[in-house]
Amino acid sequence: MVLDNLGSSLRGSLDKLQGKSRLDEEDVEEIVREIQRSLLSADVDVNLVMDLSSSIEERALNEEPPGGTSARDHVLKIVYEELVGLIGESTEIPLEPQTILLAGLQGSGKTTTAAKMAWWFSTKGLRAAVIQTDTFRPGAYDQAKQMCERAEVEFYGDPEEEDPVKIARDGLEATEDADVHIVDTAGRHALEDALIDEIEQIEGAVNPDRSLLVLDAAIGQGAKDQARQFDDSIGIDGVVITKLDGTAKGGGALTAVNETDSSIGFLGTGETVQDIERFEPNGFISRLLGMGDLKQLSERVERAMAETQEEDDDWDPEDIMKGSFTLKDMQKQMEAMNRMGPLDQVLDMIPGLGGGFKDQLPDDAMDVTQDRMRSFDVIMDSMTEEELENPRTVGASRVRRIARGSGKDEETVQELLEQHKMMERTIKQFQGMGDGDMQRMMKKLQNQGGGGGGGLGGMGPFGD
Ligand SMILES: Nc1nc2c(ncn2[C@@H]2O[C@H](COP(=O)(O)OP(=O)(O)OP(=O)(O)O)[C@@H](O)[C@H]2O)c(=O)[nH]1
Repeated sequence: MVLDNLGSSLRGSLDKLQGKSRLDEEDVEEIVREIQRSLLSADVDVNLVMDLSSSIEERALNEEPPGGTSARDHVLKIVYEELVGLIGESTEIPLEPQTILLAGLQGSGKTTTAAKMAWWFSTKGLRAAVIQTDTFRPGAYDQAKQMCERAEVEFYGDPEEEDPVKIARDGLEATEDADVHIVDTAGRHALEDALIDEIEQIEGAVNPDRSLLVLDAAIGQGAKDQARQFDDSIGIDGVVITKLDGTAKGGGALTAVNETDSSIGFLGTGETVQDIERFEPNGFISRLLGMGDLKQLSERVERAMAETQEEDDDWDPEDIMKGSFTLKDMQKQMEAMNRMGPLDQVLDMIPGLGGGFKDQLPDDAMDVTQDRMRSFDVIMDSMTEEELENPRTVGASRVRRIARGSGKDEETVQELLEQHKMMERTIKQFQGMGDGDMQRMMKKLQNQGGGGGGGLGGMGPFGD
């Protein structure tokens, strides 16, 4: 995740302020040093780092904390506001017919992003089409076509045609019934004149409503020049940061945002078409600082639950809140958890537990938990329908049989049963909340603050 180091090192320094009501110069210096160190190691431009840290320092020393605010909360608020200020608002992407041009170097993720964005617009009820003008990279046409098929969006390309400008024009015509046109362009290793010429001509031909620069999160200082040149030639309205699932950096992308005086539109968090998030500065920074991101979390939960339910008409997550919680429910909930994406990303979004909690886990804790979920799944597959519906009837001899049948040991089967009991207890606390509204459940979790087990127990099968 972008600036992950900033999140964890900052939380370390902030935790040292616990219990203090006033900040002294030394505290502020330490925090500012941490911020500088993390931002520089995440490849944020040095001038930007200096500007940011001096305004944090100045505000922390001179602003009077509102009555009753602890020193820690006061600094956290200032850092939060300054970071939100640096990153700015999210790029405006209205939900209306429009043409969007994607620019960027080779391999930055343009083609993938085009299909992801088209999918995103289609989930908002707009008909989206991708126009592939990359005649430079062999394979770009097939890749884009396949991804658009997966995203179930319209696609236009012409592998026989060599002139990208003609493809762009023909593509707009061929997909004129679509509401949103996303024009993918070719990339090159470096910013050659030919690339700039080509993209300027395409820009002239399609007259986009906005042009977005697609940047790999791992890009370093090179982002600055790239952003400058693309901005000079076609005008950059926003940045898409891709491959956030694979890097702890991302500072180069922030530098590009600053350089083009633009903002971030979308984040790419994986290789499949659904791995795209609309950028929301407040939630993003909150997540970074370990304050959680409720909105993203509840959106993910809702999507995952809906997908799991789509596959099995008989299962309705709302029933859990009304009646009994069976092993079958637990299995479905685990399926939904898997759909929510990597566990560490999900943890980052849970307020109070977020990053701070994650930092305390051993490095391999996530793997262990994922492995455990997989084992539980295999075990549940070898249980009978009756056992799944009434786990309390499973005694020692059945445990032995299930262990043999699933190839797992008896201890793991016992663990699964214990886990189920614990989740059942947690779910009981939420029952009677009415319609099982996720938001309210989340609020309850939030109020439990960094209280580990109980909250996670409610979220999924990995609570202890
Ligand atoms: N893990 C991960 N991989 C990504 C993401 N976005 C793109 N990729 C991968 O990055 C590689 C390059 O992506 P493309 O979409 O082909 O990049 P491009 O900018 O169109 O490349 P050119 O056509 O050569 O200019 C592919 O293997 C993608 O699967 C992301 O958010 N996460």
